[in-house]
Amino acid sequence: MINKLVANIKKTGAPIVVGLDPMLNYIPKHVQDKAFAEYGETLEGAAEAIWQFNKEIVDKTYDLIPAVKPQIAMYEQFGIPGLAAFKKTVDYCKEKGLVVIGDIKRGDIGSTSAAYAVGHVGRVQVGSKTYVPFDEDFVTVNPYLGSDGVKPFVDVCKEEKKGLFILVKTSNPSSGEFQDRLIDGRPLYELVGEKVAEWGSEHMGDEYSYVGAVVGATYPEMGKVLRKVMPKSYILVPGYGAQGGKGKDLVHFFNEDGLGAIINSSRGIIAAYKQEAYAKYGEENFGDASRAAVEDMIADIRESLEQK
Ligand SMILES: O=C(O)c1cc(=O)[nH]c(=O)n1[C@@H]1O[C@H](COP(=O)(O)O)[C@@H](O)[C@H]1O
Repeated sequence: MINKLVANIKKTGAPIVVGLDPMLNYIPKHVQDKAFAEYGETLEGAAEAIWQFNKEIVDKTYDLIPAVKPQIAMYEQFGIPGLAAFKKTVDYCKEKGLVVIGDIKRGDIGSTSAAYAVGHVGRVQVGSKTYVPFDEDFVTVNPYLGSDGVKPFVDVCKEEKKGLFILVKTSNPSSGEFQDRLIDGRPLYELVGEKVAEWGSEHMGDEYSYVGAVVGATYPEMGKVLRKVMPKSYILVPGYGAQGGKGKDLVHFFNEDGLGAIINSSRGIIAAYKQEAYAKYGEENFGDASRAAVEDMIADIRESLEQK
């Protein structure tokens, strides 16, 4: 899957990922009204609204982008119907040729991590039958329980040729509270970055490893250091747009080959129609606003890389 991700990035020339994080209040009224008319103001109605919203955004952007990142929390909040909309979104995006990064941020004791890995990137045995439950291409993993919480994910991904993005330095304001703590004079996130490089060296694709990292766009100086600590790991960089990250902050997340990083924007793309810059499209044409926001994001990153 890392080879497909790299190929898709080369094909589109767009090292970006659209975050499918559908909150109900981003969904235009006409989409909600239609879903509620069919299913009532129920969890099913909400799930239908987020599915229709996602579908329109994917239809309007899939030719420009290599990958999407549905954040499972946004679906889980609507219970079982929400999870069904998550799965429908995963399958639809794959049909469209997109790489799907399931943002699930799991990580637990070994046996529990193994079950998470099987459910999201592996296959499960039921009697004589085998199923691929969620079937994302990559998932995000929280490594802060230690190696035995990560290894089951690596093992399943090796078998299935799927990939991981492991949280190293997160984009949120409090991420330094624990992740920046010094151990023998070195920040914890750097030590985690070294482990990512080690896990990744055991699971290489053609150019890059199947084991990538997450480093927030909001910490560009740390990104510069981590780029060198994990030269063969793709870095998923969230925090562009809504959290304040800009193209010029991101150049050092990339390697000299122009590859090695993929920048996520969720609200900045899916709720573009609510921003002044794209208001001219109107709520009815929210998909066109998202497409314009994707084009602008690609241009911003390209220009920044050219000026590097
Ligand atoms: O793993 C992630 O994707 C992630 C890690 C991180 O450090 N910060 C972060 O914002 N994210 C996710 O990236 C997305 C960011 O959304 P926007 O701020 O709307 O672009 C959300 O789905 C977050 O859960």
